[in-house]
Amino acid sequence: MNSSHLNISNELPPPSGKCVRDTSITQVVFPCLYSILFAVGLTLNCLAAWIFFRIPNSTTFIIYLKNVVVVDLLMTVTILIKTISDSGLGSWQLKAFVCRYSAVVFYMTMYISIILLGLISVDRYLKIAKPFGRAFIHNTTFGKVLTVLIWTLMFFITALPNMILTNKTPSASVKKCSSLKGPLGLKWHEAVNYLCQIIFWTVLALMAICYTFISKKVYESYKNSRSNDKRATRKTKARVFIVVAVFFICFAPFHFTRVPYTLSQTGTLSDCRAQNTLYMAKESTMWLSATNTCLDPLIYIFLCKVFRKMLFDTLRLKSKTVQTNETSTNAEETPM
Ligand SMILES: Nc1ncnc2c1ncn2[C@@H]1O[C@H](COP(=O)(O)OP(=O)(O)O)[C@@H](O)[C@H]1O
Repeated sequence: MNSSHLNISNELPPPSGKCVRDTSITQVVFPCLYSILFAVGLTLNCLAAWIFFRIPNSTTFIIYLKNVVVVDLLMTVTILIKTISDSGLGSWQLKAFVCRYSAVVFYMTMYISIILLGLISVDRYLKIAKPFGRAFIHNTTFGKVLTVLIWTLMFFITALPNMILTNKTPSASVKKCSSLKGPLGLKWHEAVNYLCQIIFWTVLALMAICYTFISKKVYESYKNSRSNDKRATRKTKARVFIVVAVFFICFAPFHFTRVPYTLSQTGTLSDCRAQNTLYMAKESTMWLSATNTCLDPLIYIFLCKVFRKMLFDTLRLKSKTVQTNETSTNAEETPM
């Protein structure tokens, strides 16, 4: 791609020999797609937050789901900022703000989401296998400590250093976040991306183990109940795999493109056309990751009985308002 064709905005000419980022598509298509995500995500997550606010923290499962709602709301805010910045409606200072803070928070929330989906899978496994009895699931202190630890570690390892090390003075032509980083900033950015790859693949492996076991259980119960209640069993089976489906749709494509893209940012890959192709691939798969804010509510509806009940009550599918004392522990979750 000829770099002169790529300099489509009102920017200063690029330094010779540098690859100019092609934003002709990302500037138009993605802001539209992100706007839809923002509107849907904000509505769904505000409703989910309002419902979860009234559900007590009686199991680790509920604690994980509440964390997912907070993470999704935070991601939704960063989506709005990215939309304004990418569309060119904001100033170049906004692009610098995105590079320094908002994009970093987006990634942090994405990986907290990934870890939480892993924890939810393990939680479902423990609920079915009961290797430590039922008490483990109700050990809410464990759930709270674990989630605080995850937020703290992710903030101090991935987010804060990337914010601090995006320390070059931005110019009006800032298009690439990597151009705002010095050598140490780029190294940290690269290291964080490898760490995040490890997080993704570890959670994937964990989910594979958990759902292999869950599948076996579901198949056994399906065989046992073949003559009685086929439809109910099939429905339960479908519910279990909603977590896997959300995880794959949202996060798998991004992680296939992220490593080569990071290499292109750190200068290992110098071909300009390849760099722009990878940028497009990264932006497209990143949008898929952001759809997580809209797909997570499906997990609440499919797997959390008390949430489902309160939602339907709220939507007036039932005339009676749910009483707070109905949120007793034995009604909190669907079996799987
Ligand atoms: N996994 C991550 N965790 C935290 N911050 C990240 C992660 N990946 C990238 N970042 C930071 O987010 C900002 C935007 O990164 P990136 O999307 O790679 O840049 P660009 O918008 O130029 O393609 C940068 O400051 C970068 O260091």
